Amino acid sequence: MTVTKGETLVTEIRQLDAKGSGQAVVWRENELGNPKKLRLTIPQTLPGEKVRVIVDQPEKRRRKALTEEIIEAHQERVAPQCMHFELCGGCVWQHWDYTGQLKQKTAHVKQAIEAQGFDPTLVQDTIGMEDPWRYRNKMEFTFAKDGSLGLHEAGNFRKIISLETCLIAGKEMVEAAMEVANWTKEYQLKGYDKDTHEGLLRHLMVRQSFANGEMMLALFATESPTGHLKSAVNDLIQRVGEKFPQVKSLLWLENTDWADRTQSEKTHVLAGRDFIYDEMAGYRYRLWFDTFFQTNPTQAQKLVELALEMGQPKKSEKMIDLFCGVGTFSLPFASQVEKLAGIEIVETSIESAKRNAQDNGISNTYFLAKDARKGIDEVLESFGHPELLMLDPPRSGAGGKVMRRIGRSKPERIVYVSCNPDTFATDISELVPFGYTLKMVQPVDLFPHTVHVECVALLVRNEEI
Ligand SMILES: C[S@@+](CC[C@H](N)C(=O)[O-])C[C@H]1O[C@@H](n2cnc3c(N)ncnc32)[C@H](O)[C@@H]1O
Repeated sequence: MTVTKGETLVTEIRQLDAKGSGQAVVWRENELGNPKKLRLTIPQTLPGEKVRVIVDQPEKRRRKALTEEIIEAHQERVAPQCMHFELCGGCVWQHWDYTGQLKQKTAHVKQAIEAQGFDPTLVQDTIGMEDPWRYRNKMEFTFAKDGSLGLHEAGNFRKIISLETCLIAGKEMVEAAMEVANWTKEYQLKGYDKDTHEGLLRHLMVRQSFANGEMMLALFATESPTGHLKSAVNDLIQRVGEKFPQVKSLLWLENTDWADRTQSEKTHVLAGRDFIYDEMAGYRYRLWFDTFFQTNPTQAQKLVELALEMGQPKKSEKMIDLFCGVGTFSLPFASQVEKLAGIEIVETSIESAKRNAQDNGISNTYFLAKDARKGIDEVLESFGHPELLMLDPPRSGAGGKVMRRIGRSKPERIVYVSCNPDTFATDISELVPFGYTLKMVQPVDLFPHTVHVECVALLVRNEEI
């Protein structure tokens, strides 16, 4: 009736699931003796591959099996470069040649929009990276109970793989993280236990500007860096200062909350400032530890350029930037329109967006800390109908209510930047009854070796409606 743990099977990978794992089908008889289809999820495999697998987790909804042998390999299979690939949940597609990954991303976007009735030929080939390694400017590492520092094991949030390298993070960022890991070991500091809620160190966040080199190291801990921790902390400050002069912000963030998030109840600046400077598309930004900023700056710059090219902003026009964050798109657009209103739910991001506009000498922006839905209504009242609107929602998409408000606000052109082709396709289908036509979709790879793909799309309103 079902598969059993430890059972060995030979099967063929039919397709990939949304998390990038291979899917295969095995047939078993049910109680009535009729054949029943069972789906197996097999990570680190590729479509068409013939594999011998061992069933690992038959009880899971996505019954999991592990590969014992690749009997017939996909022609685009390559040897993964990172030593942590087998266990780490970070890069699920390192075993796939980069051009193969890009083709798959384009196919995913095409399927998503076709499923909503749009023409898939509007989707261009995915723009990849020249060098798809060391692209991330921000990493969050986790401390294990014994104090070692690393990354979560795939599918197991309680297991930490001790960090020796990470090939998608900036090199200096990994070196700085290793220094903190050595320091923790020397002082025998304990990591936080998620079950007993005991222990000191929880996470290490490292972010670095690839434009100017400035780095932030932020330690999340359950106690303040005083008392019995004072001498260890002083030593950390000294070593970081000597070995990593590019660290312009060394932070100790108290977090006693049970939720496993990088949040802070109290911030202690151990050295430098509480933010770093970064740059994007010629504009300067201040980034605090909790500021959202694009994590692949090389490709994000291309997103900004594409959005400008598709949006064709004009000096006589009003524009709304919905889900504007700290203003990554708002500032480049603002300098080309009459005025721009940015809407974003996180207040600190809006504070930052205002300051970023000021720092960059931009005075025609109006930033509003509001939920997108309410924000549009408020902006329309004070600002009137925009000629141009851009939106860059989170992975969950903007949702029907926001999209219909956008439709009713009648911008001539809409530029949609998306990090999820499926929610993007559903969202834009809401614009069709308002007379919008999809003109072009350009996928951009911001996350090589993962399943994620970003898109920039243009929709134009038909004149006669
Ligand atoms: C993908 S980020 C884009 C940010 C910005 N465009 C950028 O590139 O830096 C999505 C943003 O939407 C914001 N957000 C999430 N839900 C929201 C909501 N309901 N209303 C307004 N903003 C929201 C998040 O805080 C986040 O800053």
